[in-house]
Amino acid sequence: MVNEYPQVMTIAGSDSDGSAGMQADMNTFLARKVYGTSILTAAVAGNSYGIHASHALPVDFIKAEFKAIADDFKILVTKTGMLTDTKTIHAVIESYQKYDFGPLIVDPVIITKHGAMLLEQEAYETVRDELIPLATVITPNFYEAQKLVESELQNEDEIIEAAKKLQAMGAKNVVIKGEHNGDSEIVKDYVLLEDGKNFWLEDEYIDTEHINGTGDTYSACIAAEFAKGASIEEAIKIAKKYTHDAIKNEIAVGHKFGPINHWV
Ligand SMILES: Nc1ncnc2c1ncn2[C@@H]1O[C@H](COP(=O)(O)OP(=O)(O)O)[C@@H](O)[C@H]1O
Ligand SMILES: Cc1ncc(COP(=O)(O)OP(=O)(O)O)c(N)n1
Repeated sequence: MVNEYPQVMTIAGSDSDGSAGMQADMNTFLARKVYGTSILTAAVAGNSYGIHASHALPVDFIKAEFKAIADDFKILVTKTGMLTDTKTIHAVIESYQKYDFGPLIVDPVIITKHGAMLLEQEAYETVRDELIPLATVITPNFYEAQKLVESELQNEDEIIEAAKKLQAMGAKNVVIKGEHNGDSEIVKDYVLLEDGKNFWLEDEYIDTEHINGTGDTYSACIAAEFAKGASIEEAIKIAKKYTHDAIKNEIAVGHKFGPINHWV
């Protein structure tokens, strides 16, 4: 018997400690039982103490990766992660539109939760004007949502307004991931769907330093579940639970800010 798995793709950077970026995406794809392909955009030298160096790949090489996958695979859903700068985003958009890689889940990676910048500031506008309009789902964290809508989000009404603005920019479905700084026992993500349905996804705050790669995992899980046939709403709910369980069932890796548990 030949087993078949839905084929998905991540367009992301490699994080050398395995906790985030492409490694978190691929771990999630494996765990959620889809076959993951990968377009590498950059490589970062990271460990549980932080990111120490970063190197963007040449755009011609990125385009060659796209062609290699397009020539051989039937990709059902694609997700983006670290895209570094405007020329990388342009190469990604050009190749994504040239071939058929399915709906796009955009994780607009700007900064890690420990403060390392993964997107040049000049590229925010490119993300807003050129990438967001292609997004079936966009999944900014609290900080990224503020950067993209260019205003501080101080209460729930402002988060709801920000989600509407992101939808007006062209994203069909929006997930704004909530703050988790320990000030509240609940972490709340806000979801605004294409048809206007909206809700808060709540879970308990988990007090741990092992939360590297949570955003990558969340968006990769949405891509995987959507590829397997879930609706966007179901895929988001499954991704929230999977990410939460992976944070809760901590593993002992690294000396500082460790990875989450993709085996969960
Ligand atoms: N300490 C925590 N306790 C509970 N949920 C968390 C915690 N940290 C992150 N999450 C959840 O993980 C998911 C990813 O969010 P986040 O960590 O903000 O993304 P990013 O990695 O893009 O910054 C969200 O659903 C968020 O609510
Ligand atoms: C190569 C690379 N890409 C993305 C990240 C950040 O991952 P994300 O899950 O969005 O954020 P953290 O939870 O890791 O802060 C990364 N570190 N490396």
